[in-house]
Parts: sequence; structure tokens; C-alpha cells
Amino acid sequence: MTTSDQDRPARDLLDPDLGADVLAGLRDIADFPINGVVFKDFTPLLLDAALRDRIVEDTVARRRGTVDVVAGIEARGFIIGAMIAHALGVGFVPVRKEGKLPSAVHRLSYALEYGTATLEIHQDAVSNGERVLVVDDVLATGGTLAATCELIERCGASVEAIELVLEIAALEGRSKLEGQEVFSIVTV
Ligand SMILES: O=P(O)(O)OC[C@H]1O[C@H](OP(=O)(O)OP(=O)(O)O)[C@H](O)[C@@H]1O
Ligand SMILES: Nc1ncnc2[nH]cnc12
Repeated sequence: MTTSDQDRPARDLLDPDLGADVLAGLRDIADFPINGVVFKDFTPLLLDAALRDRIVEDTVARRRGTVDVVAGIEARGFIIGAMIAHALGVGFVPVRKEGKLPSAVHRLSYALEYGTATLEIHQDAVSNGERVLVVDDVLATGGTLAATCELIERCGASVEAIELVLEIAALEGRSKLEGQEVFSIVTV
């Protein structure tokens, strides 16, 4: 480890080029899924195995040993969240859209940039006192993540941190996540 590595805050990006490379791997799709929304498509980034691995490694370096379980949000949060859970060697909890989970659930509805949605979590998915890392691709208005945090807390567990690939600052999602540690690899 170099001196500059030691001096770097533990919660910073460990790979200094990662933000720029992730930004280059995203593409903007105008008017999807409704007019007026610029959709940040991260599927090109998923095709790049090396870049995908760097996202996972950077996140794992920040969180190793600090979380008991990863919760990923359907659907894009499943992709990245499952990879991070695997690399951390911890369990994975799916936070799903309404009607998909078979056992008893906690449920919350919320507003999105382009509509409304309902999320559910199995009541027994996380236990009292467990430290949960929440993972998703995008923070936009923050409704999805605020609902997810509330669902985890209803189970008796606590949100240790939230890890995101992209944050859309103009939509002010952080204002709905007061008191949570939120880390975004890229902010636009
Ligand atoms: O901050 P917010 O305004 O709540 O928006 C962010 C959420 O929107 C997207 O999910 P979406 O509900 O479109 O579902 P998908 O992952 O199934 O495409 C994205 O993956 C986040 O979960
Ligand atoms: N503009 C956007 N692009 C991608 N995902 C989103 N989720 C909410 N708003 C989004």
C-alpha cells in the first residue's frame, strides 16, 4: 500500500478511473419509458466484463466485513447486488415488485420518476440486528431506496449503507435518504 492509499478516506472510490469509465459505459435514451425522461441505460456496462468486475471490487473494498447481507432491488439491483453479495461472501435478499414473493411480506408503495410502484420483502428475509447493504443501479427521486430502507427496518434489521452505480443529482433523491450512508460511483 502506498502512502496516498493510506491517506485516502475509506469511503472514497479506490479505483481513480472507475467513475469516468462507468460514465463512458452508460448511454442516454431520450423519452424512455415516457416522454421527457432521459433514461440512463446501464446494459452496455454489463457487457464489459472487466468494468463490471471493477465496480464489484471497488464496492467490496469499501464494505468487506461491515455487512451481514446484501439486499438488491428488482430488477437492475438484482444483477449488480447478486455479484456484490457473491464477492463479499454474504447472503442475498431480493426486494421485489408486488406479487412475486411467495411467503409473508412487508409491502410499500412509492412514486418513481415515471410512475408508481410497490415493493415487497419477505418478512423473514433479514433478522433482528442484521446489517444490510442495499444495492441498486440508479438513485433518481429516491422513492425506491427510501421504500427499501423502510421495508428492511420493518423486518428489524438495519441499513448499513447504500451502494449505487449512478446518482441523478437533479432529482434530489438523497433528500429522501437522510441518515443513510449513500455511495454512488458516478453522480451526474
Ligand atoms: O430513485 P427512484 O426515482 O425511485 O428510481 C430509481 C429506480 O428506478 C429504476 O427501477 P425501475 O422501477 O424502473 O425498475 P427496473 O429495475 O425493473 O427497470 C432503478 O433501477 C431504480 O430502482
Ligand atoms: N432516468 C432514469 N434512468 C434510469 N433509471 C431510472 N430510474 C429512475 N429514473 C431513471
